[in-house]
Amino acid sequence: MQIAFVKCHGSGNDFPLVDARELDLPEDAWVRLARALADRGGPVGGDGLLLLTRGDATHAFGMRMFNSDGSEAETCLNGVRCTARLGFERLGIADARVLLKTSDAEARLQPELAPGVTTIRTRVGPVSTRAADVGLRIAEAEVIDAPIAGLPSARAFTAVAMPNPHLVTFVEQVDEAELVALGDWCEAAPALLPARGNVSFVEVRGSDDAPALFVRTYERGVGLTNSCGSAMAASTYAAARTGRIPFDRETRVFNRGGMVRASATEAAEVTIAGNATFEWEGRIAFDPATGTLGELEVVARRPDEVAAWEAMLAGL
Ligand SMILES: N[C@@H](CCC[C@H](N)C(=O)O)C(=O)O
Repeated sequence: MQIAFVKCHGSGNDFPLVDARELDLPEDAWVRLARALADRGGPVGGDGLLLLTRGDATHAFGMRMFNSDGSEAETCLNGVRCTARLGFERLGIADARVLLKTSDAEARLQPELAPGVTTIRTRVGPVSTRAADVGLRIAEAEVIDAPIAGLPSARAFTAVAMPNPHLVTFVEQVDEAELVALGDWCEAAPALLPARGNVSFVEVRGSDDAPALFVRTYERGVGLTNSCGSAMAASTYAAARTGRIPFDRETRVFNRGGMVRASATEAAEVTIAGNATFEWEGRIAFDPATGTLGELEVVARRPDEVAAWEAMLAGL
């Protein structure tokens, strides 16, 4: 079969995005497609696979997201922006509730962050800090700015379910080697965290008047990425919940891939506005039984969008 897709990114978190509303494949075939298309050594590559899926009575469309290891995540907030953009374009709308695996998100087209940068705002929540929702097997009901017994780190963490699982710690300066070691430990599905987790080290930057965060994330099922939207949202909520930034204050959240604007409410809702950049469109033969890919055909390139994003990055 032929798979048509858009190669897109949100804050440098990049994905092949497939309009799967009319594609019915067995579950294991989606896993094979994610592994094949997101393989960095293959013809496409990405941090995972996004599917635009059918909606229901209250959702115009939905999204499924598979990590590059083939595991399916509950959400992907950089991915929701890209998927919502495709849904908006296909349906001729500018806002929607997006159905996710176990939750949903509001998405709306926004004024551009920078000239030529398509921008989508998403709102999710209430997010949960119940340790059980984060998948932590501990006696405490929640972890807010506290060490986690059994984790090989003495740092203080805040555990947040977006609803995908996030462990956030605030640091003076991100130590990537330390982050990777801890992320790898979580990837082994330890008894403490059997469903694994996304781990973020966060620097508080900016000023009281203009708060800013820098987030570096080791993603479950992927490894270090340029950016993770649900991690930026979890970090924003954790920073507000622990008094590092005010609630309801728009905060610039930087990462290796770019920047989004985010805020969190006391009622645990988180809003993120960021880019949804379409870089090129392609088509590739895929054998659902074996996961084998054929030759890649690039059908359209979007140099203007790529340039607009690069200009925005240069101005940060
Ligand atoms: N990059 C994503 C999150 C993708 C899923 C994550 N790795 C998980 O398994 O929970 C984002 O932008 O939120």
